[in-house]
Formats: sequence, C-alpha cells, structure tokens
Amino acid sequence: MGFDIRPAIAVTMGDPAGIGPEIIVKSMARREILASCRPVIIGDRSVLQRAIDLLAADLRITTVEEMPDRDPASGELYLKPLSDLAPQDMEYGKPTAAGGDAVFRYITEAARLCLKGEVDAMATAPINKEAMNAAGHHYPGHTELLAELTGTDNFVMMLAGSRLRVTLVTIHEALADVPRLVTFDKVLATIRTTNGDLARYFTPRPRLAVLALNPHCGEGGMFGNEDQDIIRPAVEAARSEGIDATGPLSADTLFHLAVKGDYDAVICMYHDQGLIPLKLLHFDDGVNVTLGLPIIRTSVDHGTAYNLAGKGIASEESMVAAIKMAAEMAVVRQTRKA
Ligand SMILES: NC(=O)c1ccc[n+]([C@@H]2O[C@H](COP(=O)([O-])OP(=O)(O)OC[C@H]3O[C@@H](n4cnc5c(N)ncnc54)[C@H](O)[C@@H]3O)[C@@H](O)[C@H]2O)c1
Ligand SMILES: N[C@H](C(=O)O)[C@H](O)COP(=O)(O)O
Repeated sequence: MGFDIRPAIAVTMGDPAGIGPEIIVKSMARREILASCRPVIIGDRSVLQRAIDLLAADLRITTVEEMPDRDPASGELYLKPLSDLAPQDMEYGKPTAAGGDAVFRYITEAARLCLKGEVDAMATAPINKEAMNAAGHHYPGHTELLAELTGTDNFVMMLAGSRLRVTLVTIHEALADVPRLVTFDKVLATIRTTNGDLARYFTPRPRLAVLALNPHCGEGGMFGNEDQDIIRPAVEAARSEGIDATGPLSADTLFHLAVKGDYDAVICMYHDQGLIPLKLLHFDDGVNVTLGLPIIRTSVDHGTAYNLAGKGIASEESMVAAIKMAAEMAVVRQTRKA
C-alpha cells in the first residue's frame, strides 16, 4: 500500500544570496516534480517571488501555515514563510548573518515537520555554512545540525548517482585530523549505517567496498598502519555480523570497479576521497542523502554558486533529483509500514 495522495516534501530554500531559490523555482516548473510529490517550500516570500520573476516562471505563491492535504493546483507553489528578509540580506552573492539565521530556521522547521509526520521527507537547497555560523549556529553543515535535531549519534553522509554511491567515515574535517578520527568504532558504525539504510531504501543486500586510507592499503606498513590495524578489523567485524563488506581496498582502482557494478556503495575515509569521483561523474544529478536519521533528508550535491546567482542559468538537475529521491524514499518507507 502506498500513499493516498503524493508524499509531502518540505523543500528548504537555502541561502537567499545563492542559487537555491532559482533552482527550486526551476524544479517546481518541471512536471515530474508535481507528478511525484506535494512540495512545500520553507523560505522567504520576497526571495522566492524574485526568483519567479527572474525566470518569468508561470507560478504563483500560496502561503500556508500547515501542509495542505490536497495537491497544489497547476502553477501553485506552497510556501511556508519563516523569514521576511530585508533587501540588503538578499543581495545576490552577498551572504549575511541574517540570511544564515533564516536558513537555520528553515532547516529546523523542516526537521520538525518531518519528526511530527506533517511532511514525509525534506530536501534541502544549498546553504553557506559560514553565514549560518556567523548567525551563531555553530554547525559544519545540514548533516550535523539534523543529527542534533533528531538526536542521532550514528549518521552518515551519502552522495548518490545512478553509477556510484559513496558514504563517508569522516565528513567536514580538516585533512590533518582525519587519521586520528578514523577509528575502529567509527568505521564499523559507518559500515552498519550504510548497510542498514541502503537495505531499507535502495537495495536489499548491499555489496559494500571499504576503502583504505593510505596508498596501496599502506603497503604492509610502509605508508601507514591504519589500513591493517583499524580498517581491516572493522570490516571483519562487519562481516561477522553478516554484512557483505569487503576491504580495505586501494582507493585508486576501486572506483573503476564500483562504477562497473561490482559494489552498491563505496565507504570512503574522508570527504574528498569520495566526493571527487562522485562529482566527476554526477555533478549535474547527484544527490546528498543523510543516512541513519529517523527522518528522510536529501539535498543537492553542490553549493551556493554565488558566481551564478541571479543569472537564471544554474542547473536544477540535482535539486530535481533530490526532491524525487526524497519522494521515492518516502514511498518505500510507507510501503514497508503497510
Ligand atoms: N548542500 C549544501 O548546502 C552545500 C553543498 C556544497 C557546498 N555548500 C556551500 O556552498 C558554498 C560554495 O561552495 P563551493 O564554491 O565549494 O561549491 P559550489 O558547488 O557552490 O560551486 C563550485 C562550482 O560549481 C558551479 N555550480 C554549483 N552548482 C551549480 C549548478 N546548480 N549549476 C551549474 N553550476 C553549478 C559553481 O558555479 C562553481 O563554479 C560554501 O559555503 C559551501 O559550504 C553547500
Ligand atoms: N559535503 C557536501 C558537499 O560537498 O556536497 C556539502 O558540504 C553538504 O553538506 P551538508 O549536507 O551537511 O550541508
């Protein structure tokens, strides 16, 4: 049994100075979005209207307090307004603390709506983390903020495209800190969470590749001991729990095999180990998914792109893919419950 009506998806507007509002408007003009879900934007009326005007989109805003239990009419855009930004706080390419505070409220409200079951999932447009921190909200990104809001200890960042999925053991960390943060517990927790949520939403028995930290898996200790001393035991522990994990595997060749189809996801030790190959293949349509949360959250795989903001030329493909994936995950969850 699926939904009686399409799943409700809260779409947070992202940094008002970036491309978020315009890629949302472009996405909402796409037939496939309304065919898959009932979106409600959490954001700012003036900023959204500016994006509609910029793109000359045939859309009109309906302000809502609660998620309506009917599909929007053709061209109707549901907006839950949470800010009323002044002109100086919505200038293209100029992030401000007021904008950073607004995005914090959009994300917090979307998470609350998900936790209360008023919407089925959330999809986020890009934020500027520096602006959010300047407003006093000290989080490296959405992922860590949502983990705190939902009381989640074991959360994992996944970026996914049709050819490759990567998950990360460490996320927004200085590279110099990574070796210290790659611990047995963290690697094992990442494998478990990746396995659990991939099985729940994407593929019944995930085949997981676990990458080495060092070149050639440390070459017997010549280039580091983490692979043999930490990652290998964590993979063995996961295998003893019945998880189909293999590793540590040399990162340089592994992506070639994963893209050929040998693995359903690649577990990477640090941000750019995974995100460089992912964005190389899927910059246009990749989706960022936070695994391990009690709610469904997806996002674009790119940032605020200030160099494009206000020009109307930024691609909406990743936003479209993120909203559609959130809706698909909500349907899978609903079907499982029934
Ligand atoms: N999900 C998120 O909220 C998220 C993700 C990544 C980066 N960020 C934030 O965004 C800000 C800028 O980061 P950055 O410069 O590293 O990355 P960025 O993704 O904003 O820009 C990198 C390059 O990609 C281009 N680009 C990005 N999105 C595009 C799109 N939709 N269509 C066409 N071209 C696009 C930009 O023009 C730029 O040349 C930072 O504050 C960063 O923290 C947020
Ligand atoms: N690491 C992500 C990327 O490069 O796409 C990005 O920073 C998003 O992080 P949050 O989803 O935590 O904001």
